[in-house]
Amino acid sequence: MSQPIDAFELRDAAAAQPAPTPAQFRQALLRHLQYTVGKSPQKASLFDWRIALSHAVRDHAVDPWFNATRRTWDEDRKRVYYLSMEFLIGRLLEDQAINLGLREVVVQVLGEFGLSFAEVAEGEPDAALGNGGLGRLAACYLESMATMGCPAYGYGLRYEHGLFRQHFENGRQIETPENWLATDNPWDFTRPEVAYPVGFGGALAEHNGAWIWSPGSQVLASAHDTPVVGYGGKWANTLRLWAAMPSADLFDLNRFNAGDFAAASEPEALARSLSRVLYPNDTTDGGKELRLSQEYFLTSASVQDILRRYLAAHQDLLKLPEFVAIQMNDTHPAIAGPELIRLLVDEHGVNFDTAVQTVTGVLGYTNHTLLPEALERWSVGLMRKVLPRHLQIIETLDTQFIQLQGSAPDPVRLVSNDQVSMGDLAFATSHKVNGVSALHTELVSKDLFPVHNELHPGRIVNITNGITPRRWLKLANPSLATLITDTIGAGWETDLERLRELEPYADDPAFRDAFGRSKRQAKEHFTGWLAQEHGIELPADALFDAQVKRLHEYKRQLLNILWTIAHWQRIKRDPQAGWAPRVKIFGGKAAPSYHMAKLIIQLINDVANVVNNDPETSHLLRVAYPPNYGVSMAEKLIPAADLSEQISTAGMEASGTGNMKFALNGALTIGTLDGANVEIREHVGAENFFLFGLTTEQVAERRAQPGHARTALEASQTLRDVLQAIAEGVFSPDDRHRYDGLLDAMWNSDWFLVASDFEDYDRAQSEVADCYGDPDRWQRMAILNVARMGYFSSDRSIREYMSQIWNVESAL
Ligand SMILES: [N-]=[N+]=N[C@]1([C@H](N)O)O[C@H](CO)[C@@H](O)[C@H](O)[C@H]1O
Repeated sequence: MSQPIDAFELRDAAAAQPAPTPAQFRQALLRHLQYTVGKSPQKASLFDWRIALSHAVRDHAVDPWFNATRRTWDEDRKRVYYLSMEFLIGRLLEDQAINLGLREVVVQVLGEFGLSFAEVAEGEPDAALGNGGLGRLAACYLESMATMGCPAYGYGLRYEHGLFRQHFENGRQIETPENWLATDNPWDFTRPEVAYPVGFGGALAEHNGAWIWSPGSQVLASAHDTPVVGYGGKWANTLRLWAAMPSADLFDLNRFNAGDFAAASEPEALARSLSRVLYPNDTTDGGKELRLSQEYFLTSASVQDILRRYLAAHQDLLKLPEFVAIQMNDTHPAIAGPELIRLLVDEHGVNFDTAVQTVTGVLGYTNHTLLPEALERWSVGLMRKVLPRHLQIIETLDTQFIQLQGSAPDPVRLVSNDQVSMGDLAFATSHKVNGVSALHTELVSKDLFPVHNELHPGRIVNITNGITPRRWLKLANPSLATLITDTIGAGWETDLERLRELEPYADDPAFRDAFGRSKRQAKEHFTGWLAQEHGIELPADALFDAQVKRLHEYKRQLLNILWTIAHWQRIKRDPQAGWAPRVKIFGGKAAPSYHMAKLIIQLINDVANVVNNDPETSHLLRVAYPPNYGVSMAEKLIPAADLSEQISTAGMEASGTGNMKFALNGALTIGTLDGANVEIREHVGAENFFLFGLTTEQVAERRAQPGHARTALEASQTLRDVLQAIAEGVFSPDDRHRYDGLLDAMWNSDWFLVASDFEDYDRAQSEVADCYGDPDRWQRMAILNVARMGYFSSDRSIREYMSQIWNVESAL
């Protein structure tokens, strides 16, 4: 195999290129339009301009990319490898232009052709290679690692189809395939020379005390690279996505010539299915064989690539932990432990125990959820069928783990009830395990891994999630970003704690006005887009109350829509009571097989249908549910919000990251003491946060009380009136019994304690209304939220990973 990309001679990229003048950039743009896209300015479509512009911007990413790659080699620096089944990237054009300091010159040059950057950039499909928070976190972390000069690779799968597209038919969610690769992807550098065979199934044989695995089938993993440029363009890392290719030409020409076209390409199709589509489950485990095969495909290709790069510069495999840190984004790549042990033992002759020690020194594992249904457990039968050698290794690790527990009567097992627990495996093969918020990490230690924690004190650390301020403020909210820079100067983009300098301005009426104007601008930008894209008209002067996240019962979109019905009923009872106009905005997809989540989506749309067409109330209350929520819609919606709904049942949302994005953009939060809400409230001040609901401990107590749902309902006339209206078919006149199942669950189980928290939520919502009625007070609280969100930068999170888990220095 030829010398891979990162070893060949580089044009002297060390000298950072000065930003191009408008004339130089104009020339580069026209050169790409003509020679890369093959169009003249007169004939060019918006698509042509976008591709040409992307190449002109991309050109400026290559030098810092080459420079970073060479310096890492030359200085033999330790590298971080972030393994994730998901990278929810979104669009890259504007993000890369900002990080390369090119946004202004792009806006000017496009203007010379009568084009706006926004209209050109709007055509880029989202790279929706993720489900929700976990995938977006991975994308924010890659951008922060590059900004921090942390030598790193992201490893993922190049799904042909990302997260499904969502649209509604009669209020019901309909899924259609997402097709981001239908047109040219200018950010993709194809690397055919970087390809690895990945084996599946087959048999094991013992030979001279060593185990030989002969896979039954093999697929080729072929690399596609995307540069990840840090803010300021001083460093760039690589996102390497693997595409599945048939290892040999499996196309059956004879069958084809015999007219059996489908059969002819079947073997090939099977190979390609490994990177065909993203599994659409967020915090639930599908447990399908293809999913396990996808996870192993990602992990094996990445680990082989990591070892190849290491051995190109080092001989001693036992020194791997000094030069390699692998972070497993949840248990999805947890097979990395057994895979690395297999390669060290079977292919490099390292002793088993030494291999385990070495591998543990390399691996870190991040847990993102406590939900039992999300903890991956693969059946022993399936593991034996797909990965027989790995199962052997896991069983040996299981035996060692039992021994470690000494005479414990009921030792924790990696393999039990005929299942392999990927969480326990990941913990046992990692030197550090982290939760994603302070509360979550506490629960991970106490409830999820108590025995592991006792056996390995100090292995569990907390690293609270973060978000990149480049995409989620500088890009998404240019008017607020400009106001901040005009007020405290530049630099906050890479030192977000500097936002604290805004605090005094909370008492400055002129600044409050300017702040209010930037929020108004963001609202008009969002409502303009919403009207044009979805035909939904919203009054920009209303209170924008938003809940946008995946649909899941623990996130309690149901609590939100039940309160909305109560609010509508109140307005109808007393329309002249001086209600503040409010818009309820929902956004989010349900996993296609998640029936109750899809029913809640239908209820929201059914309620919207009635409320929005009610002449008595539609000027005071609107419900909007634009379909297909994702990264690009979030960038428009979040800056426009006044109120951020973070209302999960306490103890169930590991962190949340939307909560951080809203607060950073000046929305006030109504929320429970769950996940990172706890820390947001600590940082912004309890007086600037609308808290309600049971705590994690109280949730456990309430669930233990039989009939708690009925008790809570009998204590709330308001909620009973709401459920009565639903039961009468007010929102589903054509199908009165549509919500019977949902109502029955409310009265008889209510596991997510919607009824128990309803009255307190209602109280908090009236505090919101009172506060919103006093604009100075509201603006003051909003400014203090922005000023105190510095801690939630993903740069801070990455700094903690670098020092507490990866032991890596910045190269900048
Ligand atoms: N899987 N998973 N977990 C999550 C999210 N659903 O993706 O990871 C996110 C990223 O850590 C968390 O913010 C969120 O609370 C948690 O539920």
